Amino acid sequence: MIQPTAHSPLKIGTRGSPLALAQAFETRRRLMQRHGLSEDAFEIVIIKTTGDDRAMIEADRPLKEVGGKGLFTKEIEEALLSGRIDIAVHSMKDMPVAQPEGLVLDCYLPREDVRDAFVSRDHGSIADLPEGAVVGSSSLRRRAQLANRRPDLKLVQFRGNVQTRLKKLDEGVATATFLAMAGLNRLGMARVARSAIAPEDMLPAVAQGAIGIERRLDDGAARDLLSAIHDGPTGERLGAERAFLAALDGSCETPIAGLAVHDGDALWLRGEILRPDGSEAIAGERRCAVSDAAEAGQDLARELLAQAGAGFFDWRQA
Ligand SMILES: NCc1[nH]cc(CCC(=O)O)c1CC(=O)O
Repeated sequence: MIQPTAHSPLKIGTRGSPLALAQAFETRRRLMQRHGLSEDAFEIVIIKTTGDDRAMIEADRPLKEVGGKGLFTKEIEEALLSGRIDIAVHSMKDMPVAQPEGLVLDCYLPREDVRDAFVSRDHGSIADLPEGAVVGSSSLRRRAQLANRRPDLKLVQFRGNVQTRLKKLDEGVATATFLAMAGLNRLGMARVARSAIAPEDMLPAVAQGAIGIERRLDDGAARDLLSAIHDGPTGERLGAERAFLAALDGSCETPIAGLAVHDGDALWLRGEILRPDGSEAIAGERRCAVSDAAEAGQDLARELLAQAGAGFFDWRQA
């Protein structure tokens, strides 16, 4: 049994949202179980991030206008580097592909459901939506995918936690919205999903459903504690997906989807890039040995970029 002597207690950093806290508790539970430790061996430290600022979150603006993905990670990574916390629990979907110098992100919990949930009081699935129906989403990827498949629908910006979004549906701001099944499951709220959308219909975000735990590179005690709860297969899948994302130079302004699953001993990676207005979608896939996951991700990215051609990413300059 490893005792976190170097850290007593081990300080687990997290955002304060209900989903973030559920993920931090899940991490603590696995560490306790695996190492025979009690709750006293840990301290949950809530870090307020710029992205948690209510005024910013509740403004119905796309995240990129407020400042992008780093909004939710910057303060947490600063707390890690300063020693205020020892490990940080993240939704991997929200994490940039590279970490700041001195930090490492190589521990993943077993992945949850990767699919998007279709949430609506009035309709059961995307196919059930009547022509011209109003759908709320602030996700660049989901908006582009929906516009690509159903150009007749009207999209409105929709932000906030699960409760806020359900309230907006009740108020009639939109008739349907999307949430990650993983988040709903972790919150015990899977019942709000009218259906789970098959990856064939809406390929999820890279790393959707995966929790990652970041630590200081030179912290051997944290490394040993975390290596015991790391899920290898999740790491292999994210290896392919994040290599794909990195090779696309995925900024939060580019709608990108990617999903790798095991197929026997091999990995099957699917990827998609879209124009934000949904007017064009380019998809492809690769099968590879697990040991070639990174190359397959890069290779698929190159193929999609070549198909996209000059001009596809022009909106980046806009
Ligand atoms: N961008 C917000 C975010 N980051 C991770 C999740 C859900 C949990 C996960 O995918 O692991 C969500 C909410 C959502 O998309 O519904």
